[in-house]
Amino acid sequence: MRSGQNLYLFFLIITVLTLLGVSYFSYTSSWFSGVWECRLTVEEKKHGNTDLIFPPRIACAQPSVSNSRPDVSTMTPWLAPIVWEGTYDLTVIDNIYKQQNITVAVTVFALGKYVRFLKDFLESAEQHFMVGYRVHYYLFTDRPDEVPTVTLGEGRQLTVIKTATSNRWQEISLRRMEMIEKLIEKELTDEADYIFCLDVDSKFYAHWGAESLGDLVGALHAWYFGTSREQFTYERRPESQAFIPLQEGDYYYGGAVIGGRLEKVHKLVKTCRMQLDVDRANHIEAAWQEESHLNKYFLYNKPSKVLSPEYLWDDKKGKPSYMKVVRSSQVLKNNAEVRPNP
Ligand SMILES: CC(=O)N[C@H]1[C@@H](OP(=O)(O)OP(=O)(O)OC[C@H]2O[C@@H](n3ccc(=O)[nH]c3=O)[C@H](O)[C@@H]2O)O[C@H](CO)[C@H](O)[C@@H]1O
Ligand SMILES: [Mn+2]
Repeated sequence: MRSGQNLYLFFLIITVLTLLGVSYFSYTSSWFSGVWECRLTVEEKKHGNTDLIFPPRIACAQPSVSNSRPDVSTMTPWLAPIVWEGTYDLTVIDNIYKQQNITVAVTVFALGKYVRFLKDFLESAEQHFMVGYRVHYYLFTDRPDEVPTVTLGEGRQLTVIKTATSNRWQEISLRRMEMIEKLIEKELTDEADYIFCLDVDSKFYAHWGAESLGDLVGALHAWYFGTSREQFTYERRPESQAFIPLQEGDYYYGGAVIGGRLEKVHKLVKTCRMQLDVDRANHIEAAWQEESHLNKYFLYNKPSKVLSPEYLWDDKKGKPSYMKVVRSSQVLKNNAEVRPNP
């Protein structure tokens, strides 16, 4: 009886000491935390691995130690790259991003007469946009019967989403924010890693690839590149949530290109949608609708990558020497003819 009690006590002490030892070890040991990190990495993979892993023994040029584009700024004051032709090595970029096995969602709206832009948009995107990557177009339209049949490359697909239209183009344009917000919440969380929200009245002319990917991506508007901030067409009335005072502002970003990782773009579109709601309740519409709210957002939530006007060009501006390549440009359109209202 007595020796049984002693044995019980002995095992109890051993168990308590073992438990204490294990918890101390797991708390301090680098080996243990290493195992923990490995688990996290595996978990991370489900949501897309963002490590910039580069495969061994790939031949590529040695990076230059001088600025390859002295004619333009290639970095924002918060050290986000501004992507210009000549600033990146596509071999390096593709070797990194191809490994990540990513899917890029693209939202495009074609309501009313804007369905006429779809054919060129899709056909040129198939030739130039994220070629070699999985791309899933989400096309919002009120005229599903008029969506052209375009042959898509391997790993690329298109989903048509029937959408109610509006009799005001401003409303169509700004409502994109809430539709993208809902799309990300309802459909994209496990489907895509990155998203680009693009204007349909644009056409691709040259390579637009993985160099454009980043956490939060904006594009410099062709018409305001190089102009002073007082001239930017930001919303200037303090009554609007999109208000930016004259002495503030980095760049003027175009509403036609918004990109980034899903969660970052979700935060952007949700914030802009809420600000648009407040403006609506106060009976005020910002000068350039959601583009004004986007500019306000980017001023206080800086993009991690900025696309040069190569990605958002307008042929009416000609071709200045800094434009080594036009990747995407706005289609010439007769606003009075295509829009439902002046
Ligand atoms: C180059 C650029 O940065 N353009 C922006 C600019 O004018 P834009 O003149 O480019 O605006 P827009 O007429 O192209 O409208 C924006 C987008 O809304 C859609 N849409 C519009 C009207 C319509 O009847 N049907 C239809 O589907 C379509 O996807 C179009 O691409 O300002 C707008 C807000 O005022 C948007 O921020 C645009 O992105
Ligand atoms: Mn447009």
